[in-house]
Amino acid sequence: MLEESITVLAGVGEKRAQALADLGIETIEDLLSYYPFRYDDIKERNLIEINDQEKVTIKGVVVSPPVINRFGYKKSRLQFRMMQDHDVFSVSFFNQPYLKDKIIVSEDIAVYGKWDAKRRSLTGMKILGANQEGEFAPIYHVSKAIRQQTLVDLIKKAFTRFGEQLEENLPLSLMEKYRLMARKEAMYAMHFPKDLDEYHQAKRRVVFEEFFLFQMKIQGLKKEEKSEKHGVIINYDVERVKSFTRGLPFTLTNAQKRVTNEICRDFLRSKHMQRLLQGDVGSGKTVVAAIALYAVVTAGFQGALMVPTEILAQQHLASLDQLFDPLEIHTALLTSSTKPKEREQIIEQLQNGEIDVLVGTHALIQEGVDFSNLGLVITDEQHRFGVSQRQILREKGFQPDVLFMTATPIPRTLAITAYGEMDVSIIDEMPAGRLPVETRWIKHGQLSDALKNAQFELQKGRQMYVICPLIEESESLDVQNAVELYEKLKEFFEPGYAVGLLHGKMKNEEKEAVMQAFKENQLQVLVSTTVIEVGVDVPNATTMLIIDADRFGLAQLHQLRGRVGRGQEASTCILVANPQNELGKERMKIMTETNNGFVVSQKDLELRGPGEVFGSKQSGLPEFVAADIVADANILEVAKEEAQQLWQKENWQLLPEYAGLLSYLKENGQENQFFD
Ligand SMILES: Nc1ncnc2c1ncn2[C@@H]1O[C@H](COP(=O)(O)OP(=O)(O)OP(=O)(O)O)[C@@H](O)[C@H]1O
Repeated sequence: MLEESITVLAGVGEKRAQALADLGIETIEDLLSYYPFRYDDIKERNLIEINDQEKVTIKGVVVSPPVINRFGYKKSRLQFRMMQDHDVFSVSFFNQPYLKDKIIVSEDIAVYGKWDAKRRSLTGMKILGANQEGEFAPIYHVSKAIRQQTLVDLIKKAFTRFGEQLEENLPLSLMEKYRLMARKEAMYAMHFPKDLDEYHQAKRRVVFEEFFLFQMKIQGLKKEEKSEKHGVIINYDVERVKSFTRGLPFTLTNAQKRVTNEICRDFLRSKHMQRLLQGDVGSGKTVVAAIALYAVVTAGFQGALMVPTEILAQQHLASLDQLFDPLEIHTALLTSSTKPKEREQIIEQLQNGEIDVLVGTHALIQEGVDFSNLGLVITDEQHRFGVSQRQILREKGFQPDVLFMTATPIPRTLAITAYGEMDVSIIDEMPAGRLPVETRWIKHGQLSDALKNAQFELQKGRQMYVICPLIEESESLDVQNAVELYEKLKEFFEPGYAVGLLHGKMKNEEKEAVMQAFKENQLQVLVSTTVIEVGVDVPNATTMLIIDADRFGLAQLHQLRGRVGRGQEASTCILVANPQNELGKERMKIMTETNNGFVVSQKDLELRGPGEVFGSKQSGLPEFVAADIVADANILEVAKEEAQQLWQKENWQLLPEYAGLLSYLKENGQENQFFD
C-alpha cells in the first residue's frame, strides 16, 4: 500500500526512517513524490566539444589500472587513465577509494565529473553504469544522514515494489483533452526522465494534477458552503461599533474606514466572507482586525485571531486588551505552550461562550478546541488557513467568515485563482503624520560610526533594533552569531543603555520576557535574529540596523524596516552590507530608493522570480510540491475551469469515469461530507 511506512523497504531501519521523516518522507507515496529540485545533465559528451570547468559525463575505456595515493588519515586520490576515441586523459576521484573495484582495464566506463581543459583531466564525481539510462541525473534536497545515492536507490526500490499501485486519478477525458501522461509514468519520469522532452511532459502532468485536485477541493467546499441553507448573518450592533471606533486613540485613515466598511458589509450577508486584506507594513491592519472582532462579538459571535508565532500572539492579545473594555469583551490566548490546565479551562470557557475573542497560533483550531459560536477567523500572513483548516472547522459545525491579512501584495488574479473566489481590500494609505523611514546603506567598515550616530538617538529616549542574519544552513551558527554581536554591543552601549537578545533557540517565555522588556523600554537596544520580522509593534523604536543586509530578500528587508517608523518620530534604517555580487548591490539600492512596499515587492519579483517570492511560505498562498502558482499560472487557470465544470455536473461522483478521482480524493483526507 502506498500509505505504508517507508520502513517496509529493505534498508530502512528506525534511524534511516527518522532521517527521511526529517525530509518530510514518511510513507511510500511521500517517497515517490519527493521530486528532485534539479537534474544534472549526464548526456555523454565528446571530448572535443567540452569547455573548461564544465560538468559532463564522458564515456570511454579504462586504459590504466587505478592507483590510490593516501594523504593523512582519511584523504585519498584515486587515479587512472581513460581513452575516448584515440584521446587519452586522466581521471581522479578524491576520497572515494572504494571505487577502485569498479575500474577495470579494457572495460567501458562512464564518469560524471568536472573537466579541466588545461590539464586534460577529469575530476570525477560519480561513476555511472556504462549503460546508464536517460540524460539527466536527479538531484534532491538531502541531509547529512541521507545521501543522494541512497535516496535514488530507495526511490527505485519503491517504484519496483509499489509502482503498479499508483492508480490514475485524472479522468480519461481530461487526459485526452490535454494530452497528459499517465500518472505512474509521469511520476517515474519526474525522477528519471529519458530526455528533456519527457521531463517537460511529466512535469506538465504532475502540475496539472496538483492544481486540479486542489481546485476540486476548493470548488467542492464552495459548493457545499453555498448550499448550506443557514449561512450566518453577523448582525452586529452598529452603534456600539461606531462608539468603539470613536474611542480609539487615533482617527482611522480613509483607507482603514473603507476596508472596515467592506468587511462589515460582508458580515451582514449570509454568504461567507473570504476576504484578503492587503496593506503595507505599518498601514494599520491590526486595528481593522480589532474592529472586525469587536463587531462580531456585538452580534453574539466569537472571533479568533491566528498568527504565526507566540510572540506575535502575545503582542496582538496585549493590543486588543488595550483597545477592548475588559468588562465587555473577554479575550484569551491559546498557543502550543499553554499549560494543560489553563488550556482545559480556556476550552471550557470557549464552549460555554465565556470567551469572546481567542488569539493564538495554529493550536487554536486543533483537536479538542471547540467554540460555542465561532463567527470570524482572522489570520495573519505567513499562516495557511486553507482548505483543510476550513474543513476541520466545518466538521465542528462552523463556517466562519475568514479574513486574511497580508503585507505582501499578491496579484489579485492570482489570489482569486488560488483560493477560489476571494474579495480583496487594500489599505493604500499610511496613518497621518508618519515620516518615511530614511534608509541608508553603509559598508561594514562604517559600522562603528553608525553605532555612534545611533547613540544620539538613544540619548533622545528612543530605542533601536539590531538584526543579524539567519544562517539557513545552521541554526546553531545563527545563534552563535547573534550572541557574539550581542556581547559586542553590550560592551559598546552598556552601562548607559541596556541591550537585550532574542533568537530562535530561546524558550518562549524567555522570548516574551525580552520582548516585553523592550516594549516597556527597560531595554533600549534589541539584538535579534529575524524572529521579529512580522508584526512587532514598538513605536518608540526609531533605528533599525540590519547586519549583512544583502543576505535578506527584498520583501524581508521591507518587513524588517517596517518595524521602525511606526510612530511620529523620524526613523532610520541602516543596511550594513558589502555585497559580493550585482544582485546584492541592486537590492541595497532599491531599498534606499523606495519606501513603498508594493514597489519593493514588484522589484523582488523581478530580481528573484515569482517562484521564490510567491512559492515561499511568506505569501500565505497554498503550497504545492511541483507546481508554481506564478510560473504555471496558465495551467492553474485551466485546472480551475475544469474543476468548476465538473462540480456543475449533477452527481459526477456516481459516474464510472470519475471513480479513480473520487477514490483518490477520499483517500487523501477528503473523505468528508461533501464527497458522500
Ligand atoms: N489611523 C491611524 N492613525 C495613527 N496611528 C495608527 C492608525 N492606525 C494604526 N496606527 C498605529 O500604527 C502602528 C502600526 O499599525 P499596525 O500594527 O496595525 O500595522 P500593520 O498594518 O498590522 O503592520 P504590520 O504589517 O507591520 O504588522 C500601530 O502602532 C498602530 O497603533
